[in-house]
Amino acid sequence: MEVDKYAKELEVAVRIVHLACALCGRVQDRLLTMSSDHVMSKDDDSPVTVADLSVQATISWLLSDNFGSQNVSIVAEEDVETISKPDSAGLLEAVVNTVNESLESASKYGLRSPETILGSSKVLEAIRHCNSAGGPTGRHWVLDPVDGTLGFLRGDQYAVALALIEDGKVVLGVLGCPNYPVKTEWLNYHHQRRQTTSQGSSTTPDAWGKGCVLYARRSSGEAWLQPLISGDKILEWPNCARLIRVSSIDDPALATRCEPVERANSDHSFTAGLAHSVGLRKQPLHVHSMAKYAAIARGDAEIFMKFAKSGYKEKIWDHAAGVVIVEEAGGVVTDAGGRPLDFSKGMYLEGLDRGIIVCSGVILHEKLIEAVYASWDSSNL
Ligand SMILES: Nc1ncnc2c1ncn2[C@@H]1O[C@H](COP(=O)(O)OS(=O)(=O)O)[C@@H](OP(=O)(O)O)[C@H]1O
Ligand SMILES: [Mg+2]
Ligand SMILES: [Mg+2]
Ligand SMILES: [Mg+2]
Repeated sequence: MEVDKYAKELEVAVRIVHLACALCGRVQDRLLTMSSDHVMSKDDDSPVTVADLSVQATISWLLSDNFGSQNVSIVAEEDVETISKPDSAGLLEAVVNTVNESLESASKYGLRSPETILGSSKVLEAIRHCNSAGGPTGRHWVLDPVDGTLGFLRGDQYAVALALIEDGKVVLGVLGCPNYPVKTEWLNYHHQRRQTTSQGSSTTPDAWGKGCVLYARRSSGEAWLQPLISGDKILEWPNCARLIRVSSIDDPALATRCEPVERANSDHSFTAGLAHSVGLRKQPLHVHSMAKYAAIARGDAEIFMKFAKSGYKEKIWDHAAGVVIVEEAGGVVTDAGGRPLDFSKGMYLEGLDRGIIVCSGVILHEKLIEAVYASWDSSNL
């Protein structure tokens, strides 16, 4: 790959994700202090908030501003269905205000603000613009505006995930984790809750300390971490970015695994069985969102497994950014059959074999794949 290929795309994407993380931080603060800040249920009963919709609109506007609206294809999670319902006027107003408030601060991130305030039709248009189906050819941005919305609502881990796919391959990924904690074990939702209440301190993001933005470009062999910028600081490029690398631990007895918090999202007993059979000894970290990929890429954990219920189809925006960052940091990501994830088939990871296995290295990965085969054989006897 040419040295400078995707350099502009990466720089713009990183700046955009920093801005989006600040947006989310403000909304989460309000949510935690003012009880309700426009949380709605989508048709599939999953939650959507002012933050999900505002981030999607803001990022859509900024990508179009930087690369030209006709050139920008975006595959993203949210649509305008919920916000267009008759009882959503308050939500729409909040989203329009949040988008404009964030875009006003764009120069702090080296980005441009709109010349005039965006009205509701422009904001809806920006959300709607993210309706690309992706596919095997051309360039497609892939966006999860708030991944781990449940974690976001609980004042816990969530992520802003932006990736670029070209001809079916993820070529760059940026992952903002605004609540990434100071101590690795605080990634564990239950630990965190105990920690904050026993100390009598608040559960607001500031109490956790260490937000970050991770990014990587395919085939560079490098993954980078920037601290989240806060207060009045201006984002200098590349703003004290440091290289990150996966953990070198390959002894299962010393390895830490993470998995989704919700049992509905991954089969905890199946992964516990795999963990036991390869000799993992440590308690798993239950972490909302793609902060799990961040934990592997930074070397804070060695394994992340997700086995969704059969019939559930994994979406590309839940994995694209995390996969390229982990791989460039030295890790391995495949399905349970050992094959790479296929981002070329539209919005779903079509053909995924059972589940997703993310490891810091090949030794742990091979052991887990073997364990999947063994346990699948025995469960199908
Ligand atoms: N049934 C089911 N099975 C598997 N996965 C599902 C399911 N339902 C939803 N999702 C997707 O899971 C995304 C959240 O994943 P997490 O790892 O953060 O889950 S958890 O909150 O820690 O349990 C979540 O992403 P967000 O909607 O962006 O939060 C969903 O895309
Ligand atoms: Mg998601
Ligand atoms: Mg989401
Ligand atoms: Mg969602």
